[in-house]
Amino acid sequence: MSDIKVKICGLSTEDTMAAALDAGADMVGLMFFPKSPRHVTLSQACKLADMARGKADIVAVTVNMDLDGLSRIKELVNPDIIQFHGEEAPESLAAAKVMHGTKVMKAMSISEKADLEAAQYYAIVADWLLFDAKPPKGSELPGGNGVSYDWTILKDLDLKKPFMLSGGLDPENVAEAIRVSGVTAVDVSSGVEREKGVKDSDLIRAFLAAAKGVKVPG
Ligand SMILES: O=C(O)c1ccccc1N[C@@H]1O[C@H](COP(=O)(O)O)[C@@H](O)[C@H]1O
Repeated sequence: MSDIKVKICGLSTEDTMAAALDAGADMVGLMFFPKSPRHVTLSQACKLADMARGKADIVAVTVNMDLDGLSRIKELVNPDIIQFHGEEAPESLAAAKVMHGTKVMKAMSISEKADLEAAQYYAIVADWLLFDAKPPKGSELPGGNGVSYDWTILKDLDLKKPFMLSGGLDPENVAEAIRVSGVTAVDVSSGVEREKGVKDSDLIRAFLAAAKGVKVPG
């Protein structure tokens, strides 16, 4: 059995949510950043979360969201994890954890090893860290850009907290990314889309099969 955990992010339809759950996704991401092409309304999110509850962890993806916005998501959608994908400080994560009683995941933008230095401070409060690629210049999105970075810089990283690799992964490159980085968890959005913001069930299944097919040593 594979120990690789997989998050499929930015699901916005019942069909693609069902495909991700049936194919064994460990986490499913719902996007609450209005500028994202994967953005869902609270009412869409409630329906999708109901499908996933108890089958996979529901992750609410937010970007520099205020406490009122986070409270509404907690109250109506009740995610298992809130993902912070902006410039949130460790203190904001700690406050959200206490206030909302959910696990928290902090996404960090990475292009070189030095970008990992702040991870130790986030690891004190975050339940998960997510190492995503730095957005290209001019992009309105802090994530979900389909660009990658040198995966080998994550090799032997020891944070005492679980972490995920994301950025430009797809069914063709995910096994190699896991092998060269040594990570045990991956996250994908654009790489399982047939066009920007439109998830494809076949690509979701192919991604999960490729990632879960990698055997973790030990
Ligand atoms: O996907 C988005 O639109 C998005 C918007 C704002 C913040 C984060 C977003 N997505 C996250 O970025 C990673 C990597 O995406 P990709 O696979 O390179 O397209 C994704 O898994 C989400 O966690």
